[in-house]
Amino acid sequence: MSNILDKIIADKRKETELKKNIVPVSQLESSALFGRNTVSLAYNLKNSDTGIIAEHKRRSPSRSVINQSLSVADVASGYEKAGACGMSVLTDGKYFGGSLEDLLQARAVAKFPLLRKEFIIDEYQLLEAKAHGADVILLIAAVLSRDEIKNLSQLAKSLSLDVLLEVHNEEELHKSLMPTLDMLGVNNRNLKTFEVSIDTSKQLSGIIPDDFVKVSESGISDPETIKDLQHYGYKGFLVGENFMKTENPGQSAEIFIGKLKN
Ligand SMILES: O=P(O)(O)OC[C@@H](O)[C@@H](O)c1c[nH]c2ccccc12
Repeated sequence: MSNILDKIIADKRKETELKKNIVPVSQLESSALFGRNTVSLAYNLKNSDTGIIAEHKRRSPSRSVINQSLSVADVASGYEKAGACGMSVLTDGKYFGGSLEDLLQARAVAKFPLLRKEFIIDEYQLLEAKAHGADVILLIAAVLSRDEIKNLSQLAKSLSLDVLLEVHNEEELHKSLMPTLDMLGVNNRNLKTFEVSIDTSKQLSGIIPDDFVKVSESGISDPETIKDLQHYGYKGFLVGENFMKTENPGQSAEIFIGKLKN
């Protein structure tokens, strides 16, 4: 039976092959941002007491429209001013309403680390990420083999990009551990069923080696949840909808981060 994740990946493979013909690798490599010195999200998280990675997400398959009316540049400036450690920018168009242009616009106004939030299945997408100002890439264990994770993370490191590897269960975690990963993210949302449970982060925390910065992703809407997850060793917290569903995501992030400091 085919689930939503299978559909997204099948579309992504087609899309990536088409894009290779439109924008050749040589063009990506000669872009102004390609040589930019990146900043490390893992470093920021390690040295933060709050650890918020704030996301820009217009819509999603699980919630349809979240917020279509904001400028990504305003959201990026707001998140940076709020004291977020970095920002996640959804670049998938078909399912999340994002684009690489969003990444460029965020980069134009913000200095903090930007994560290209994408379904990465091909090295070409890493070159795209670098050429559009990303500092960090996401790799999703559910859709990649161990060899693919190895090749993609090695290339990312050679481009000075941080790597966030996302898992949802023990099997994905065991298959993925390798030294080219910087951060281990536990997605509380099952991408196949959309069910969300913070317990997923708690259950997997004990088996993530300490060499990796632990990140808890999705379904976080309360500062108390973060204070709880900090006891399980988490240093990073990816928050999207809770900020994006408000009129002023930057201000919402600022209030949220303020509560974490108390
Ligand atoms: O909006 P939320 O529930 O706070 O979740 C943010 C982020 O974790 C989620 O968007 C996400 C986590 N992993 C992904 C992989 C692909 C697309 C999206 C995601």
